[in-house]
Amino acid sequence: MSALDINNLQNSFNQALNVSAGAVSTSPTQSYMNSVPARLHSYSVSQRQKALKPFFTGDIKILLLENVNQTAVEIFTNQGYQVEFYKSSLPEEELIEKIKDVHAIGIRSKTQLGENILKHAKNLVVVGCFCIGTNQVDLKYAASMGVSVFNSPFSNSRSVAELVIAEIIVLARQIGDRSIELHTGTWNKVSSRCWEVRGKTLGIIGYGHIGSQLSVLAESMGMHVIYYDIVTIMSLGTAKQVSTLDELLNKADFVTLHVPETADTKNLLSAPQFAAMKDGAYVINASRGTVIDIPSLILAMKAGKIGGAAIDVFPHEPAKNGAGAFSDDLNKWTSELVSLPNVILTPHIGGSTEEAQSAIGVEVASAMSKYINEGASVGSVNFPEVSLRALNLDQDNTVRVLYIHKNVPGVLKTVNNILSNHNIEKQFSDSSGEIAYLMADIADVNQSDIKSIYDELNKTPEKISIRLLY
Ligand SMILES: NC(=O)c1ccc[n+]([C@@H]2O[C@H](COP(=O)([O-])OP(=O)(O)OC[C@H]3O[C@@H](n4cnc5c(N)ncnc54)[C@H](O)[C@@H]3O)[C@@H](O)[C@H]2O)c1
Ligand SMILES: O=C(O)[C@H](O)COP(=O)(O)O
Repeated sequence: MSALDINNLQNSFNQALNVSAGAVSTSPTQSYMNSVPARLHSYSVSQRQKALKPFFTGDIKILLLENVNQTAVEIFTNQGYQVEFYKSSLPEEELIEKIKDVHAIGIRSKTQLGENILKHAKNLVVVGCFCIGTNQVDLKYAASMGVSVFNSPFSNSRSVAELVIAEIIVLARQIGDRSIELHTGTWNKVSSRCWEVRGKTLGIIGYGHIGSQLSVLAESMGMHVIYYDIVTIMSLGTAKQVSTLDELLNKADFVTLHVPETADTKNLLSAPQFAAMKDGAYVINASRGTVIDIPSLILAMKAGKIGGAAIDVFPHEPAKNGAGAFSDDLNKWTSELVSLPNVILTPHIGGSTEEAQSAIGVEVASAMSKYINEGASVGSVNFPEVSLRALNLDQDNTVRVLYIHKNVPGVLKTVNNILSNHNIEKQFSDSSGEIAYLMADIADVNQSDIKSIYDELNKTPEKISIRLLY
């Protein structure tokens, strides 16, 4: 068995471990450490590290924030890594202290990893976003440090699409208001401005994983679907792509947003867009809080232009669960928004289902482990995608070189000169923007060679980070 084969490693450690989802306590933080480190060991050196230091998988420290799913905790502990687990995100100061030391960090949508935080990371190799969105991480800066970022591109798409389907019906029938009224003892049986969704038009902005899935579900309820996207995308079912946002706004009874947070999507729906919508149209946002200008939405609702809204994401979201968290301190317009009729507010739960979270935990933790153990960057969102088949450590004196460098001419020639005294068994190199990544397996390498290969590679001015796995 290759000691770098994650599945095999997991199998062997499963027997040695006694970690299960049920082992997690409700205390705010929990540390997990497998007492049996994996055979894998490496030199890991980057510009940011002061010293060359060998480590075993038992030395790898992983910080998990925001209640990342227990499937991920199990995968990491099975690898022998040390896992520190928090249910919420951390205040900035605390995050800076924690990130200084760790090799990997797992977050969800709340934790902001900008340059101000990342620059303190001395040993960081990989970031895992246990969600779809990666806007919370400065991807370019992370790449410039040699830090690869992974996410889960579609494991929660279905959960979001189902939430939106529910919200379409809840808005059309004013179910939220009727429920609140009856909770407080008021019987208010009305049919005025309550509608079936059959035959109505759903306008989807952003026809990616979520938007297209939603399209199929909406059509199965008899809705007509139109969509607007910046790229031309083949429609599913009988949905029709429209060529301008205005056309969608003019035609749709329900407008729902499924775009990423980018400079172009900031306030994508603001006063002019609400004015362009049909009278009484409904607005749904389960994408990112910056995509709708909420004060303009409030004005449009007060004017009777918009018939209802469902909002799952907010420009400023609280760091943890608890009463009073959704306050005017975070978002100045909160009290106005909550006092409007037919407004559904949910605490960013679009992707929060057991199915989605468990699948995301497995997907992202597996990608991170593969990157730590083998250097495989397939699926990375900020890195060239490089992979070689698992390194066979049963074969004596084979070393895997992971060399991340600036994408400038002449580097491969220099590196291959350094490696040229050894048999290069396999090699793969790719680049993406300013970053390039070379992976090579070299044979016939003894212990002293490892040190000298490292020293030579470390002298190359283009290097960003180096790891040698053996
Ligand atoms: N509420 C939640 O819990 C939750 C869960 C998952 C995802 N999300 C958010 O939903 C977003 C969409 O997810 P997805 O998986 O469908 O992403 P995706 O990348 O598959 O699709 C996004 C689509 O938006 C399009 N797009 C980008 N900019 C646009 C613009 N200016 N105008 C129109 N279209 C534009 C893209 O071309 C793409 O087709 C994510 O980026 C994330 O922020 C929220
Ligand atoms: O980007 C995502 O996948 C969603 O916004 C969900 O984020 P969460 O994992 O923080 O709920």
